[in-house]
Amino acid sequence: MNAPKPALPPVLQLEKVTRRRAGRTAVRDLDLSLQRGQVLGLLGVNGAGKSTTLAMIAGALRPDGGSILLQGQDFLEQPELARQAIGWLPEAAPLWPELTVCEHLEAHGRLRGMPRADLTRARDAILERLELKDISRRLAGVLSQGQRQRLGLACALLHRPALLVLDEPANALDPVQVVALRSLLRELAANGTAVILSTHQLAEVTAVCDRVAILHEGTLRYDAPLPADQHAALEKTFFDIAMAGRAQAA
Ligand SMILES: Nc1ncnc2c1ncn2[C@@H]1O[C@H](COP(=O)(O)OP(=O)(O)OP(=O)(O)O)[C@@H](O)[C@H]1O
Repeated sequence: MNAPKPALPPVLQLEKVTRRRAGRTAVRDLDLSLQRGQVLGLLGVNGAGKSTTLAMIAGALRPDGGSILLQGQDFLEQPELARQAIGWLPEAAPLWPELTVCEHLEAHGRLRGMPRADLTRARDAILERLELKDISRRLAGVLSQGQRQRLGLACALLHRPALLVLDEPANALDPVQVVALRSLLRELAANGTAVILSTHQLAEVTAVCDRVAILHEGTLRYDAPLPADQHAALEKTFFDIAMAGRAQAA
């Protein structure tokens, strides 16, 4: 009889993660884990701690306490692992205005040490997939908001990361691109990529996520699978948490 395969560690595991910002606790004792192929929607009112959480997961902010494991390893001590395994699109895509669309992808691929042939293949595929081919020679400084967002996403995806971290990815996208993004995320998840995305659009979460977490005042208040057709239930859960906080503050 074959021995059972050892279970893979979660792609991402946060334990008791805490971070203070400007003298206040922005994220407190956060426990969260994400498996291959899961798409987790992170919700919360303004200032709830979503961007702070995503920046810590992406390695851009260090937690003050707790641990973050990436594929079972402490990635804070291994920046190379984070570079290979994570793709991050922050709230405003960080672009160099004087580089073209194509040059951005080249620069990202080289930073990640992608072999030349692999980089060329991946660059051409992502230009095609994100409908950036026709503007590949355009400078980033003259792109529209939606085009900037798509280029940021292309840079995050180029090296086929195991974990994709997206902060409000549908911002500035037109309805056609929003639908295309949903289908891209479902396709990535079906191929094993784990995705965590923050958004204010409950419809985005119900359309694309199979799990939802709600942060409120830096604390995780809800974390559960999201069965299909649960928009109304999610809306109620979200407003119960958001308004309970307001009632206490009043
Ligand atoms: N650059 C910063 N310097 C200092 N404090 C910050 C900074 N960015 C965020 N904060 C604080 O950290 C807390 C959490 O903010 P964060 O941006 O993580 O929330 P969010 O849920 O992403 O909000 P939003 O939905 O408005 O983007 C807030 O109290 C905010 O004021």
